[in-house]
Amino acid sequence: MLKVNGLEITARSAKERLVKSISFEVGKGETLGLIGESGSGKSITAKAVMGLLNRRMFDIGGNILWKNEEILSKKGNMPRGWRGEQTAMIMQDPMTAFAPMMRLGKQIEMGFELKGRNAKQLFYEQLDSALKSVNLADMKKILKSYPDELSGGMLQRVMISVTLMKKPELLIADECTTAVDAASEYMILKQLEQQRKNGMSMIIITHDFGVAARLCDKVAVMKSGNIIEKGKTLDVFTSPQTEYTHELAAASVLFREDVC
Ligand SMILES: Nc1ncnc2c1ncn2[C@@H]1O[C@H](COP(=O)(O)OP(=O)(O)OP(=O)(O)O)[C@@H](O)[C@H]1O
Repeated sequence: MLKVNGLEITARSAKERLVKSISFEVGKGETLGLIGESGSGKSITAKAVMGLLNRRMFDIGGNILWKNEEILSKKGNMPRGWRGEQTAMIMQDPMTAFAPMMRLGKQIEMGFELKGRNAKQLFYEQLDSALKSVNLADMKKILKSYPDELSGGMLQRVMISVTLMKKPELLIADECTTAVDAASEYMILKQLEQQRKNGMSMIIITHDFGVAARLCDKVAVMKSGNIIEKGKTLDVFTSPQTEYTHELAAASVLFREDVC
C-alpha cells in the first residue's frame, strides 16, 4: 500500500541531511513501528509521507508510492481526501491539532461535511459512542469546551476518536501516548489495537519497545537519519543485529523494570 524508496530529506537552511536514503513498506492491514532515539528522523519521515513538509524549507528526494502512485511529485498538493480518509496522523501534542480560541464542537464539525439534519444526528451518535469507547462520557461538555479546558490525555483521546471516525486507510501515530497519563495511554493503546484488528494499516512512532511489541507486525530502527535495522518485531527485539538496537531494547526493559 505504502512504499518508501530511498527517501532523503535535507534542511535547506543548514544544508543538513536529516534522513538518508531510507526505504520501508507498509502493506494493507500491516503495522510498522518506527523506533529510535530522539532526533533520529522518525517524525520528519512521517511528515514527508503525509505531504506536510514545506518544500521551501526541505529538499526531498526518493520515492513515496501510495497504491503505486508517486506522491512526492505532487509537492504537497495531495488529492482530495488524502488527509482524513486515505491517511491521517495523530501528533504527539494534541494542542497542535486544535485552534486554542475555538470551542471543540465547532472545530470538530468543521472537519466533516455534514449535510442535513439526519447526517448531523448520525454523526453525533457516532461521535458519542467513539468518545465513550475512550472513557469520555460527557460529549456535550467536551463539545462546549476550549482545548485548554481539557487535560492533555483527554484532548489526545478526543483527537484520536475524531481522527478514527474518518476511517483512514493508513494511520500514523507519532508518540501519541508519550505525554498522557497511564489511564489515557491504556485506552489509546486499546483503541489502536482495535483498529489493527479491523485491518487498518498503521505506522506507530514510539520510543517504547513495549508499545511496539504490543502493536507492530514489524519494526524499523532509526539512528541519525538512517534505518539501521528492520524486520519482524519479535525477531528484531529478541535477536537484534546491531549494538544500538540491543542497547535501546535493554534500556527500555531497564526503564520498565524501574517504574514497575
Ligand atoms: N523544521 C526543521 N528544520 C531543520 N531541522 C529540523 C526541523 N525539524 C526537525 N529537524 C531536525 O531533524 C532531525 C530529526 O527530527 P525528528 O523530529 O524527525 O526526530 P524524531 O526521531 O522524531 O525525534 P523525537 O523522538 O524526539 O520526536 C533532528 O535533528 C531535528 O533537529
